[in-house]
Amino acid sequence: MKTKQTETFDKVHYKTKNNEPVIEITNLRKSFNNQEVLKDVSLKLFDGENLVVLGKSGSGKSVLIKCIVRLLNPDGGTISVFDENVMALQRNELNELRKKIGFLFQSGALYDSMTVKQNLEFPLRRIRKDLSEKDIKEKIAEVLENVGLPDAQNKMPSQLSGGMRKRISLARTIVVDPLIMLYDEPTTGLDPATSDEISLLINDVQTKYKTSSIIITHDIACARANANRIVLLLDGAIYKEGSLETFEHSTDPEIKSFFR
Ligand SMILES: Nc1ncnc2c1ncn2[C@@H]1O[C@H](COP(=O)(O)OP(=O)(O)OP(=O)(O)O)[C@@H](O)[C@H]1O
Repeated sequence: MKTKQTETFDKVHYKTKNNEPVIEITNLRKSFNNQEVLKDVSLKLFDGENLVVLGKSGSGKSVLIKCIVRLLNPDGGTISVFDENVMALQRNELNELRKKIGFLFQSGALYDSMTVKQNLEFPLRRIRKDLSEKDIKEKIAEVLENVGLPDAQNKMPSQLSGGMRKRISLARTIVVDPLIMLYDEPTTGLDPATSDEISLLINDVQTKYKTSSIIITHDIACARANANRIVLLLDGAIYKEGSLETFEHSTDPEIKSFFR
């Protein structure tokens, strides 16, 4: 039986009106030594949408999402998240903002010495200090149910397959009720069937938890399963933006190279 998702006061408070961006990036620049990775990136993530960022390996997709949460400091441009200027935030303000943003990185590493339950309790106790022990228990049961692994609480990560580990990583990210999800290559390293399962699960989770998401991928099946809108990052800037359909039917060789 599916348990009901508990709304947090944050979710209500930070919800924007339709068609207002929850993330707005303008003229973002980031270089490493003499390598200009992001030259001039502007994009918006709207409330409730799944934005897929396509780009070749090394095009700066990970750098882009790391800049959003200031895991990397941009060289120029502006980034605003929920109308806050990310560049201007003090350390404690940045920490508060990061609590509202879930990251699922490529590695999605779980703590090997902890059970699944302990892996999920860890961020919950750190971020959701408002929850009682009963709430924590319920939340863990709910999120495991929602990623399709209701009986995994007492398992160790070493007892899980790659696909199951990815599901638990997703559960650990979503358990604290983030408002925005940033997925970095969520299906990399998985076999095609498991990739497809994870792609569908992301869509499911997005619908249930009503997050706005940026999904970085070069997995077209993942883009097909999730994209409300796609942008293609090329040569350090957004080269094209459009619907999945527009991309699928494009004759542009740069776009076609992804949709072969
Ligand atoms: N901390 C860093 N220091 C120096 N160079 C970096 C750093 N992070 C990224 N880069 C460089 O920036 C470029 C873009 O890297 P990034 O990881 O964003 O690519 P990507 O598009 O996510 O690629 P992939 O799809 O292979 O993950 C690469 O050339 C990378 O070597």
